[in-house]
This record gives sequence, C-alpha cells and structure tokens, in this order.
Amino acid sequence: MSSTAAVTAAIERVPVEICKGMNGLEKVVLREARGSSAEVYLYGGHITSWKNDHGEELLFVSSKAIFKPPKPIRGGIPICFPQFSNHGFLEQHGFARNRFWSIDTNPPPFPTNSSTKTFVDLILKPIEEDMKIWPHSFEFRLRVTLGPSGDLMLTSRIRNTNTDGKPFTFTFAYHTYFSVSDISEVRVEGLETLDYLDSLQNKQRFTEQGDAITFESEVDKIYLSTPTKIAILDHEKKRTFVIRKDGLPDAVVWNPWDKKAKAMADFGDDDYKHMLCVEAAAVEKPITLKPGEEWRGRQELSAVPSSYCSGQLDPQRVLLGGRN
Ligand SMILES: O=P(O)(O)OC[C@H]1O[C@H](O)[C@H](O)[C@@H](O)[C@@H]1O
Repeated sequence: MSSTAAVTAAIERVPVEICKGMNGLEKVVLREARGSSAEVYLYGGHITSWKNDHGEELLFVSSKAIFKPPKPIRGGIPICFPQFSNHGFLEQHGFARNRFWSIDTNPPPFPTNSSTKTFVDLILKPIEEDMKIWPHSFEFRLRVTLGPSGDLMLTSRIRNTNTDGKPFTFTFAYHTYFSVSDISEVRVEGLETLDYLDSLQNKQRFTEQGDAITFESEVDKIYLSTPTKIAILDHEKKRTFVIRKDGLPDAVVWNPWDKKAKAMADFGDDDYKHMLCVEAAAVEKPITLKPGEEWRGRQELSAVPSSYCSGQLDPQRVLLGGRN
C-alpha cells in the first residue's frame, strides 16, 4: 500500500477511543453505529468486553478479576502465547497475556472487508525478560475488528524475526470466556464424535459421543481437528454464539465447576454457572516458523437469537444473510 493509501485508509476508519480502564490501565473502545461495542486492554492485548447492539455483555469477566499486573485478567479473551496451558516449560498459558502491548500505528497491509472500518491494531514484541525465558525475536500483531452487525473478529499474525537463523515453535489459544445464563442449560454443537485430550485425565485421548455436549461437572478437554464452525446454544437466553475459526484446528472446552471455582482467588464461587470457555486453539500440532515466516490465526464470533433446533448446526441459517 502506498503511503497516500495508508493515510486515506486511516481517515476512512471509525476513530477508536483510548481511555483509562480499571486501575488506570489503558483500554481501547470500539463502537459500531448500531450500538455494539468492544473493549481491549493494552495489558495482555486482552478483550474484556463485547456488547451487542442492545448493550448486552456477551463475554464473562469475573467480578473478582484482578486488573493488576502481573496477574492476567480473569475472563474476556486472554491470548495464550507462546504456550497453551502447561504444554511446555513456560508459565501457564505463556506470557503474552500479562505483557503490555502497544497500538500498531503502521501495520503491514492487511486485507480488510470494505464494510468493516472499526478496528484497532496491536503489537507485541519481546522484552529482555521474555528473551531470557523464550530466546526468540518475534512480532505478534493482533487486529481486533467489530463488524457492522456486531461480530467480533480477532486476527493474529505472528512473525519470526530471529536474526540467528533459528526457527521457533509455539502453541496458541484465544481463551474466550462466553457469558451464559446457566451452564446446565447450555449445549455445544460441532464437537460430536471428535477425538479429544482430557486434561483432567493426564491428557489421555478419548472419542466424544454422538450427542451435542452438555455440562454437569468440571470439564477441561482439547478437541482435536475440529470443524471451522462451532455453536454454543444458550436455551435460557435464547441466544446462540457461533465461533468461526481459521488456522486454529483445535478447540478447548473448559468449565472449572464448583470445587475449582472456590480455589481460584479471582473467580466467584458461583461464577462457573455463568461462563463457558470455548477456545479456538493450536495445541496438538505446535506451529513452527522459520525466520521471516508468518502464521495467521483467526477467530470470528457472532451472537444471534437461537432459532434452530438440536442437531442442525447450520450457521448459514442462524446468521441472516447466510455468510460463510
Ligand atoms: O487459570 P488460568 O491459568 O487462566 O487457566 C484456566 C484454564 O485454561 C484452560 O482452559 C486450560 O485448559 C485449563 O486447564 C485452565 O485451568
């Protein structure tokens, strides 16, 4: 893109608001004309709010969340990089979720749908401390976009900028906490009959049964090679979340249930009833990048009124307009 085009693109964009959030931490607020909004903290590159055009919050953030470094924020969408969970020697979920990201004022060209003008680009580069625990140079660019109908899109571009010729390997997840009315009324469709690693049973491999997934106890599973669309149906709210993903073959499903909830200082005792994590991820097959190579991982979230019946995962029908 020429510099003139870049300037034009910047002018056409809906300006984003940068303000102080909890404990004075900086956050970016995106707003769409019809009323939807999203908030992202520079601390963690962490989405903490996604509201539909009625102003209803769609993500769960614990009322006990601690917005204070180095503690990651409990809820919203933490970014797990360069390690998912304890699958490696780094701290749980890697360090991206508790680093300060910057606004990327001049991101490399990025194909954008011409109707979406509400977005912000963030960037994370390693600090000296990171290089000690993970000796690699990288540029992690995160674009957060709010679509005209309130869809929330996250695109990550991770580039190996090592100058020593060395490749690096990472695992990744968008650790999305969805807000649900009552976990026992929720069903997940799209993961039936798939293989998963059960993190509650030493990551042993099992095969899911044929019915949609429902919840009556703690769950912590990594579903493998999942379809690009997954739906979360919330009967009580009459709302369906549709997750579309690209470059992220796995999907983690997590709910800590009552005992683990009580053990977490930044999570209310009953919070587990009102959240469900379904996390677009790349875990089973870690990503390796050579110097100069870039990886992309994309997640798109929509929330629509539940209007379809069990066993008919057909987001084309759910999403008026039938986008794929
Ligand atoms: O407490 P955190 O470090 O944020 O992790 C919360 C959860 O994240 C993922 O869903 C993992 O699969 C779980 O094993 C973990 O408990």
